[in-house]
Amino acid sequence: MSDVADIELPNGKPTQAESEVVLSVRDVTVAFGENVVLENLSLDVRRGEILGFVGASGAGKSVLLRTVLGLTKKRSGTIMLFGVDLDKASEAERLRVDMRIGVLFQHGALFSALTVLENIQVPMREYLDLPQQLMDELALLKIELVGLPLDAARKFPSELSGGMIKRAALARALALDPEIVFLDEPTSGLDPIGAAEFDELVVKMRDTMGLTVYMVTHDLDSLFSACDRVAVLGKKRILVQGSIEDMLASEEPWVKSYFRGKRARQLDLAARG
Ligand SMILES: Nc1ncnc2c1ncn2[C@@H]1O[C@H](COP(=O)(O)OP(=O)(O)OP(=O)(O)O)[C@@H](O)[C@H]1O
Repeated sequence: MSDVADIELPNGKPTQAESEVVLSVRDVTVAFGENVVLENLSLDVRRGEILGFVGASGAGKSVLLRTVLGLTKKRSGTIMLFGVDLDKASEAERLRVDMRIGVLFQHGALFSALTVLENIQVPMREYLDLPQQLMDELALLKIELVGLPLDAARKFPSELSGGMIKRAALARALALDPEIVFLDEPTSGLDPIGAAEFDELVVKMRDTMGLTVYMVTHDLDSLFSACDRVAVLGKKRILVQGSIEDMLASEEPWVKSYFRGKRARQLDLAARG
């Protein structure tokens, strides 16, 4: 499966081995008291790819995401973002890294007392010193970018549908024009049409802006239609990583039952036309 890294692609795209590693996780161990959740886990995310991150419930997907974002402490190992070792980074370096990443937490996590426009401006206020009018213009551009109607700007989260909340949360994650976005189950709670539209939007962002996407998901549709590569978390580490074809060929029991279940077979057939 890791052989994929050395294959020369016929379409002139850089091979995976050549493309830049944006996020590097090396031998990371995270534990809560006696409960070791991740043990010597290693994973790379390369520029411009959409990585789907899956694993059984409780396997530690959120713990890894929170560790990468510096919200949960690791016991050992190294995490590098854009080549910066986060343990050794100065405050100024850490700030520069933070400005290059965007996060969409599960359930959207918008501030309910703020309008969509104000929500999108939260990271701008935190990291930039811009005049209000410019922030308004920038936030409206983000609203347009994620396919929301402009009148959504003045609405509060409670006035939006689930799909609109996800888009607004994505607009906020994109507020600082990040190079990588971390999406935690972005299509959960959406109907299949809304979920497919969201996946299309993410692919469009990658194609037009060169965005790198790290997507925690349980959504097989997303894995089949949007993700370039899949990493499977299990037994406290990355069990398998590779393309959907690699997942379909894997004999690892959890991967086999997940990717070769009835629903997955239907999606595979549909993808093959
Ligand atoms: N702050 C914490 N303190 C103690 N244990 C924790 C903490 N956060 C997570 N855990 C434990 O870490 C393990 C992994 O949890 P995590 O939420 O990362 O799973 P997950 O793979 O994201 O699951 P799901 O798919 O259901 O969201 C669980 O056993 C959980 O109880």
